[in-house]
Amino acid sequence: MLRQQRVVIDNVQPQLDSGEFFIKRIVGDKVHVTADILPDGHDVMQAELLYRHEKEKNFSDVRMQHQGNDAYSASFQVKRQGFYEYKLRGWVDYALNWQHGVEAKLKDGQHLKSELLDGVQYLKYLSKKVSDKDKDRLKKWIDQFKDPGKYEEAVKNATSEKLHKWFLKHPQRVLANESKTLQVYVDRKKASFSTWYEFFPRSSSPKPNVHGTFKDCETLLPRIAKMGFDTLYFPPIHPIGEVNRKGKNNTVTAKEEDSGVPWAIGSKHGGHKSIHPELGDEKDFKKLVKKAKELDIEIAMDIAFQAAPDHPYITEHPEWFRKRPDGTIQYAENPPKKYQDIVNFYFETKAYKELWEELKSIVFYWISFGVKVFRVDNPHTKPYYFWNWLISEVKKEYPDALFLAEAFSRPRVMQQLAKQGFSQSYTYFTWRVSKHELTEYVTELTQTDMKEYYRPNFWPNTPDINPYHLQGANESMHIIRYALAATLSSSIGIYGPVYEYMVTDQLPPKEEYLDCEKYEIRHWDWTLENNLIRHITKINAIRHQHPALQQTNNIKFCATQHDNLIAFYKWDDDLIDQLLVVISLDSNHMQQGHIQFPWHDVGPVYGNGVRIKDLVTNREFRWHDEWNFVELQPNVPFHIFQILKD
Ligand SMILES: O=P(O)(O)O[C@H]1O[C@H](CO)[C@@H](O[C@H]2O[C@H](CO)[C@@H](O)[C@H](O)[C@H]2O)[C@H](O)[C@H]1O
Repeated sequence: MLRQQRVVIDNVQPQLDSGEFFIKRIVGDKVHVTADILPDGHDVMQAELLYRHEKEKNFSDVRMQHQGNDAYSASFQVKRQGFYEYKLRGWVDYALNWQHGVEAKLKDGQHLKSELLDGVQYLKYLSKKVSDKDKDRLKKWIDQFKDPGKYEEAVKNATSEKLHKWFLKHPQRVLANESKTLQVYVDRKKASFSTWYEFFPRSSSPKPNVHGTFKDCETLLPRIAKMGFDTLYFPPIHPIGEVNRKGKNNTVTAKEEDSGVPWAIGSKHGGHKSIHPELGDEKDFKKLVKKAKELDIEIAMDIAFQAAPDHPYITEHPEWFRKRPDGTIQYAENPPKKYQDIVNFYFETKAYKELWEELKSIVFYWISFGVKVFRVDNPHTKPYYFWNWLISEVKKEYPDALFLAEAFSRPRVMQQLAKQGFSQSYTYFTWRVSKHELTEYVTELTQTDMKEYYRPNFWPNTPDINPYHLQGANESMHIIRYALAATLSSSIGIYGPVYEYMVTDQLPPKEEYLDCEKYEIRHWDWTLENNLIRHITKINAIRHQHPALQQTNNIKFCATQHDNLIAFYKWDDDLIDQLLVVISLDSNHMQQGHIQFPWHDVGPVYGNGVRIKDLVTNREFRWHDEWNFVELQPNVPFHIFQILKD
């Protein structure tokens, strides 16, 4: 291919897999773009960053700044939800190059007659761009450039700041080269800052042995809001299959009174667009969504694309399921786990278009109830391109819809789902316990290109995972795990009330809960209070007040004297909110030691060191030294220090 351009644009960042996937941001963020941009030889060049929202016709541009060593950078702010495009353009700027040459030769004492004549062409071009008043001025300058008798004035004007500014403002962009066009998807803030609370609506009744209802859930909303949660996630709320229903503790045969697993969706009462009759009806659900919104809580629904053997789809659309040679349908598996009470959809069916459309219509159906947040069950067992299609179809109409991928799978699988469009992802935090494990994992999430597309959501527990370190764990361990999740990641969630009440009985030898609510209705004393709940409430309040905790990527781990203390520095993009978090990883003993204060990152500090305010106790200290002493007791095993520079 013949190319005349003289400027090469290389190493454009951020970008994912050569632009195959989009990066992600939230409204108000800046996209900082860098690249190596270089012409051959020594000529002066210019480069600009071009960007536009998908609904805009024209690109806006911002000039890139040279950072030395042929590296250029510029930023743009994303102000609306949806896709933005961005690309870079570079050119040898002959007008600026001419002016630069004139200045250099003058310094060298050379006479510039022919250079001035050469410059006339650039002034003529400018004349077409400037105001009428400036046109007259330029005409005068052109006459001077041609008149040897006006040499002094001509040279003065040729090197003037005014002309330089005009050249910058009106570039000719001769043989400009352009990079590939890249994309960034912009979500609302909740995509990266959210505090989830999960409970089973059927366990919401204040009375023992009574099935909970949406009306009962309504009465729990003020409690959940008071604790500082903004997203209330319900496991599936649809009719539960009666065929092959599972019993308590995952037994494969249910007793008459067993209520089944909510993820086994569909029965004679309906399927994915119906509500389990004992929870209430559509009107009750709509009311609950509305009441929650009034308290700044969004209801998150579970999207579990699978069917109980008695789901209406099985008889109405047998072509959506794969039959074995003996005519039966294979139940679902996620080896070694067996889900005898559900069957999977057959995504490769010839009738895939109808199937995919129907699944899409389920999401749209619940959006019509005011639900915009979805936790997607087992997305890794359905095709990636299905999710890409579904999420983009939904977001075309509802850019504020958010999807959390419940995939605890292989790292590349989890990453791929995020690349294909999931707004948030579950993580391995649930199993990262030691200082080394936590540091390594968070560093991977925030310092590799994962930071561009993978928005982690840290859960200390889920109904599926009762991690070994929480089994039989004391209150301190629960506080530690919550404090870690809530300060390391801007999106977090707990499966309550199991978590707040520290119910940790395990089903040996697995990481599962005994008498888990997946298989039975439980009764909780929803009025209970304890030290852990107070800490959760306090931590959530601090998260809401501190932008540094509303993002995940600005984090730097600090050295600590020993491994029972983990410390990290967090800041917001404007460096207005700066925090230092210190957490003890020992739930049984007091821990004390020195931690290294991040003086170099905190920025200039004048006068009397820094004022350190403990946001939990409100106590203040003044620190001057590099290494500072902390002491943490098991009952309050963390500090969230605000760094104040007065
Ligand atoms: O396989 P995962 O660990 O990702 O688990 C998720 O999907 C499971 C299947 O939907 C779901 O499992 C629960 O529901 C099943 C269907 O009713 C039932 O057979 C399982 O015993 C039950 O755990 C799991 O909760 C979800 O997180």
